[in-house]
Amino acid sequence: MCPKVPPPHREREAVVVNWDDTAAMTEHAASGRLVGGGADGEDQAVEAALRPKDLGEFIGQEKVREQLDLVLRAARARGATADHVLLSGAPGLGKTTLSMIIAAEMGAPIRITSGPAIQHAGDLAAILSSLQEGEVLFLDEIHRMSRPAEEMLYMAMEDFRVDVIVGKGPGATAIPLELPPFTLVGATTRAGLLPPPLRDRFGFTGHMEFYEPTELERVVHRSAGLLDVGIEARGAAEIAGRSRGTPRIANRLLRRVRDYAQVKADGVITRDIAAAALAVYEVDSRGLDRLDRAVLEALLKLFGGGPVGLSTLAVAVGEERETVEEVAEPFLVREGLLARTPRGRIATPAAWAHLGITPPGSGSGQQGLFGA
Ligand SMILES: Nc1ncnc2c1ncn2[C@@H]1O[C@H](COP(=O)(O)OP(=O)(O)OP(=O)(O)O)[C@@H](O)[C@H]1O
Repeated sequence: MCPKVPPPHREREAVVVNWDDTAAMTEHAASGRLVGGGADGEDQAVEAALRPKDLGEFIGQEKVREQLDLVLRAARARGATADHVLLSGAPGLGKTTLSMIIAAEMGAPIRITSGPAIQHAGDLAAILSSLQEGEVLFLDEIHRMSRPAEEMLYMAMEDFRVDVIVGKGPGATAIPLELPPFTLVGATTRAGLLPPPLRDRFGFTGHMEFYEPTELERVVHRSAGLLDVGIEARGAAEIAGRSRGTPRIANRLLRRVRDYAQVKADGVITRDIAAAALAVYEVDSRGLDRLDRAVLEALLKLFGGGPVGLSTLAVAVGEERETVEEVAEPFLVREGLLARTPRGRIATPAAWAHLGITPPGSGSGQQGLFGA
């Protein structure tokens, strides 16, 4: 369950305003899954301890890191407020972490809110008018802000000014309000949904890519060190390989493997312990979980590999159409296991191989899923 209060780390490290938990829960409907993208209550508490605190500690994303480093150094050298920054990328890749790092590198306080929490222009005006000079405003899910608030943000970003409308109808008056210079850090999982006038007002846009397994191994080693958990290199590799390119998932799997190692072994995470623990949690060798595999199995066993319509596939696995489309499919497509075609969903040869099922009319089967 998601907590009803703002995440504890956000309270400690940053001022959280208008945090909308309902919206956060909707966006992260998959957060109950061990391999889901969103952060659940336990994640939020532990993430505070595991968050890299400066650019030097931040693993991977070399290009974004290098570019951001230049932007921040130059602003510091000029004694100016950093340009507005837009960060795009899937959940759990480090957008919130980077926004906190930006504030830390600029020696500025940070205020955190999210697009769905800003439904009226007045909500935004209240936040903007209380910012201190140089403060970082982190606006998560910026693509979900209301249109009137978005339009107010244009002027605030460009001219550090907003027009507060007082009254209604013909008698309404616009009162201009000067704002101190601030840095907006917008985060979005869907950069394509941002209207161009908003996108264009960011001085720097960084796209966060999924992480390479070797980078995730470094994340796992670093987190294990902070959590005081013993881990062997091959144990870290095993966890990293099942983490779907996402540090948040790597940290979550690490915690579950740590539990297993404590209860079933001497506490040290080896490759075999990691594989055995993740088999218990039904996270297979490529990071697929029960839902992902159910979708693939239905596609292969019931529909001969497709093509089959999304609705039919969803009924076959007993899930909502949206769940299959938004929760399971993106990763299956990214892994090259499933293709979306105009005629329906199709399993790729890699899907047959991964599930160890022999395609009709070919030779013998393949290996199991959880094996080392
Ligand atoms: N580059 C990194 N190096 C080390 N740890 C990282 C890195 N990026 C993210 N993490 C870890 O993953 C966790 C999730 O990151 P974060 O909350 O910043 O992701 P996010 O992109 O903001 O996700 P969301 O879109 O769901 O808000 C962090 O607490 C941090 O511990």
